[in-house]
Amino acid sequence: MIVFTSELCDQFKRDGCLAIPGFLTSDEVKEMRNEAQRLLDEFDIEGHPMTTFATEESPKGHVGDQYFLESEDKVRYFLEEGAIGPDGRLTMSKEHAVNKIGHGLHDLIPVFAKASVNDRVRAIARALEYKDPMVLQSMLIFKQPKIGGAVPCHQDSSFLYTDPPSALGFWFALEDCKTTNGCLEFVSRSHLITPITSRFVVKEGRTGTEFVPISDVKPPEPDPSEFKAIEVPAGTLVLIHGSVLHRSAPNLSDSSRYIYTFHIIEGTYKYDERNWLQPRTKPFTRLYTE
Ligand SMILES: O=C(O)CCC(=O)C(=O)O
Ligand SMILES: [Fe+2]
Repeated sequence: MIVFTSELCDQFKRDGCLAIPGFLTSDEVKEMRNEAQRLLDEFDIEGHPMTTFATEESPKGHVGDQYFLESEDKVRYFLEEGAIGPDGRLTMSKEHAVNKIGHGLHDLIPVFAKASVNDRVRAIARALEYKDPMVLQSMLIFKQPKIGGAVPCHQDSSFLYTDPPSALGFWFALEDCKTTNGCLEFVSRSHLITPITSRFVVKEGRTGTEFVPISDVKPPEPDPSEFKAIEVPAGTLVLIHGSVLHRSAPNLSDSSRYIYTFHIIEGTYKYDERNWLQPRTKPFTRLYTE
């Protein structure tokens, strides 16, 4: 079993992103990959609002609609922007059209509950000095061949804001992730010099979402050459600091890129009521006591 040693802990604190190959056993990878495939196979497009997902401020990405805003305790399907034709119908198979499934998998699907709340995850949270971490925003991101979209550069703490910021991403490769199929990319040490200066929030009346500036500070813009690709084999865990700049390119290759991810936040900090994701129907899952 992989141990989160003090060397790995120090490396994560220094760089803001850390890949731990072999974190999942090959049986665990298989089980999670199969479960992801089962969810895709079960997707019933009938009655779906054809909600696409984009983290960019884009009128095309209907991220503000209720299907998205009420997904924190559900298993919901978000589509690739390029998968819907002018007539509003899918231009490809439903399996290929799904960008991601979220955001309550850690609560509702036993395979993902087991992958999110366990002693290996607890050990990492303890080493990083979380006092009462909460698990939230779990998702499967598929990046299907040729259609899997880019994820623009962002910081996770601007989506899951606490005061002070505390988001931490656990990102599991369920397939080999390479530059060619849109692996993660990050700017090493950017979490140390890039404060959270804008936020993704719900508009008044929960009618939609928007990015709003929260500070006049202009953090340094990274040069595109500063992004490092994180090429990893299936079974790797990548830890993502909430303030580190990261992104991923579109998948132009013939290989899919399935990943599972969830986040934790420090439950003893104030969770902002303007965040898009709210514990509307039940409290967040506590990592240490579940
Ligand atoms: O999987 C990706 O390409 C991006 C995921 C991401 O930004 C995250 O998990 O925080
Ligand atoms: Fe992210």
